[in-house]
Amino acid sequence: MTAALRLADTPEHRANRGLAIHVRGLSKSFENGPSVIRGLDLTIPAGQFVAVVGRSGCGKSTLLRLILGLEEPSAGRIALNGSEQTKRIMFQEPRLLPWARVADNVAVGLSRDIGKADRKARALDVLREVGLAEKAGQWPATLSGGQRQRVALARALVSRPALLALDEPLGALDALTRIEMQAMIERIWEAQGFTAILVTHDVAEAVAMADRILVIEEGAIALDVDVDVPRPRRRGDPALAELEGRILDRLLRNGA
Ligand SMILES: Nc1ncnc2c1ncn2[C@@H]1O[C@H](COP(=O)(O)OP(=O)(O)OP(=O)(O)O)[C@@H](O)[C@H]1O
Repeated sequence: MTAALRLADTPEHRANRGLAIHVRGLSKSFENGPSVIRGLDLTIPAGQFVAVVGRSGCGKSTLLRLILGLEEPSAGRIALNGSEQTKRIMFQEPRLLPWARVADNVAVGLSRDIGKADRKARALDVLREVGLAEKAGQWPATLSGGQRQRVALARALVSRPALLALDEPLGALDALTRIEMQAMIERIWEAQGFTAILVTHDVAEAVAMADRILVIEEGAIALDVDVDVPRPRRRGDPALAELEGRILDRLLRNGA
């Protein structure tokens, strides 16, 4: 394993690697429409794993895109602080290039300044991390849906981002693959120390993976809860189930 992917899971490592995020008075509206994000304040410490849940259309993806700089705020401020500034996002669909082999798809996540041999070595390293080293030379069309999402994860991680945004990345997977990938993402996050923001519709996934859960209602934070359950977490842990129930109650009440 290279130094780049060395396991180093101390809290200091996390604080040094991740981006801290400070959001103040953030608002966003699209072309004379109503505000999608409304005066939102949020601080995320470096290395924290935050899950964002909320009803469809409440503004989760818009918030993520604003934090990544993919959308301009209508008002307010977003500051990202950290020694490294690389940000990456992973979506529900893998969005692979069908004409490029798996390793080349992964290397797309690297800066163009990096030479060919180094690109290949880094792509192989991260493919090993996601358990797909033996597929490096294959075409995306020959992979299963879960394997394609692992390639997408490898592409997001190959540049060693300080912030990883996950926009419902496991939503299209079967239940078992989904649980396996949750564990894989959690393990890599623990090892690498980036800040993670996960948008998900699955409240059980949010409580299983995150340090903290934000419930968004109408573009503002309606609930902000810490998940005080040590890792590794056990599925079916009563404390997780209780928290999941509390969050679901809140979401259902809001829709009534
Ligand atoms: N580029 C855009 N132009 C106009 N309206 C937009 C744009 N992007 C998002 N919106 C609107 O902003 C609102 C919030 O959208 P967003 O995608 O952030 O919601 P979400 O909570 O992520 O929803 P879902 O859970 O269904 O993915 C929606 O009403 C949507 O129609």
